[in-house]
Amino acid sequence: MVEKIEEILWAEKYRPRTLDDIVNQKEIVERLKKFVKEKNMPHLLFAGPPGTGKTTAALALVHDLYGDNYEQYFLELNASDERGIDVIRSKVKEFARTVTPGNVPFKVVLLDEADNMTADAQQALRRTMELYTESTRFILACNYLSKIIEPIQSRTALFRFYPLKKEDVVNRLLYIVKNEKVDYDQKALETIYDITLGDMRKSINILQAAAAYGKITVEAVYKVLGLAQPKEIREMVNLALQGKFMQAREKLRTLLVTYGLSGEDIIKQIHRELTSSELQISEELRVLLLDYVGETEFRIIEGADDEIQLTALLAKLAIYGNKYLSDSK
Ligand SMILES: Nc1ncnc2c1ncn2[C@@H]1O[C@H](COP(=O)(O)OP(=O)(O)OP(=O)(O)O)[C@@H](O)[C@H]1O
Repeated sequence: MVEKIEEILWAEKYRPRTLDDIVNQKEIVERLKKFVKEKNMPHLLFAGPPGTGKTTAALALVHDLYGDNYEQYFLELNASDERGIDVIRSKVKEFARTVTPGNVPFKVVLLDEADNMTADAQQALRRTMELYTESTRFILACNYLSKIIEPIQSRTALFRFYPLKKEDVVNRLLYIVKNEKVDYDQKALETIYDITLGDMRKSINILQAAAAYGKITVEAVYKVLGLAQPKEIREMVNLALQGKFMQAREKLRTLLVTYGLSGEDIIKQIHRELTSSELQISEELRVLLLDYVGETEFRIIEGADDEIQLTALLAKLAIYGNKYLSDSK
């Protein structure tokens, strides 16, 4: 039997089905519940970063309004997939003609990524919304509110979605790993939040990919992302700065060979380390080294050999690090 997508992808499998299941976003959930109770609502505008529950909230709302068979009263369109406003208009027209549910006087259209539409297309959309307002309510979802034209903003009730808090994300991940009976380290779940900063979809996707390593550890999380653990990059940089060039080079080889990281990944992380306020070096040395990092990155992108370029950079770190650090003693 072919598995359904919601059985394969945890982000789908664990998508809350009802408003009560939604994690946090309390104010939003309360307002939406009122619409369900009154069986009435205006057009809605959901704005906020990816993976914070906009689509989920729209689906849970229609589920609670119409029950398990909500699908016949619900049309989901993606503004960036569908070819232009004409397709949207004709699909909405067709949908508006279908039967309305007995106990709720309207059906719902969810238009995802509405901020990808041009201003002209949004004007046309606004007319379509007005034309079918008798039988249909629109929920527009977007990442950037500023890209939605004023006439649409003023005709919709705005719901702002914010990134989920660390505690909410970690608890949700915990719930999933327990349910899936996978081994995990608590620190790994926290690391996932530190990387995704409240994007629940991304958090769950990383969790699932890391689980494929048998146990969800910090190391597995970094592997999934194709990133070395910051600690290893930091160690390499510090060894080089102390003039321990051969040891730093050994670390570099481990990152390239064992981790299978690309030169581009490594140079980006070296950049992060050298700009971090945790690294205690003088401004002068920092500026000098970052200049070399820029040059190395450029050469790597242009196709020069990763290992040779990064080794040359470590040599610069060793030469100048040693000089500046001993000068300051
Ligand atoms: N508040 C939440 N509670 C529980 N799970 C959530 C929540 N928000 C998001 N998720 C999880 O993340 C997945 C993605 O969420 P959703 O599709 O709602 O994001 P979105 O805000 O619509 O993102 P995009 O802007 O990328 O479309 C869901 O399938 C669900 O598993």
